[in-house]
Amino acid sequence: MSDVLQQLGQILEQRRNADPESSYVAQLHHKGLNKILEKVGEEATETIIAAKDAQNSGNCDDLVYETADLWFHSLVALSHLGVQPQAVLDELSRRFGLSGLEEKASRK
Ligand SMILES: N=c1c2ncn([C@@H]3O[C@H](COP(=O)(O)OP(=O)(O)OP(=O)(O)O)[C@@H](O)[C@H]3O)c2ncn1[C@@H]1O[C@H](COP(=O)(O)O)[C@@H](O)[C@H]1O
Repeated sequence: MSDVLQQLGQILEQRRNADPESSYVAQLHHKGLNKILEKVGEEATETIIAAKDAQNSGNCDDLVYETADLWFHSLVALSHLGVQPQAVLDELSRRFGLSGLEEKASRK
């Protein structure tokens, strides 16, 4: 699973210097952090709506699709700030074995 995130992270890095005419990710980097964060917010809202719809309909297809959009735009935001997906995976790994309460106590 993390191979996918690592590969996508590499593509997003390459797109930082790509032509915005030919790449959606390069367009986002070119427009800047505020535009990227606007997309993260939009996709978070669409994910919430899809989750509520899935609860009612029992069909989770749209939820999976919107969550992929949310993860993707979150990764673009990280990349824009020079953070690799591995840093998030490392943080999740650090939390293995901690209870939720222990994790909360470990926060800065
Ligand atoms: N995983 C994705 C991915 N997921 C979603 N999207 C794009 O994210 C956008 C989702 O935004 P919306 O649903 O709001 O659709 P929209 O109306 O087109 O968006 P806006 O014009 O409002 O910004 C769509 O344009 C999708 O195509 C993605 N675009 C790219 N990737 C990956 O990034 C790689 C590099 O992409 P390019 O930079 O375009 O080559 C691709 O090969 C993929 O692996």
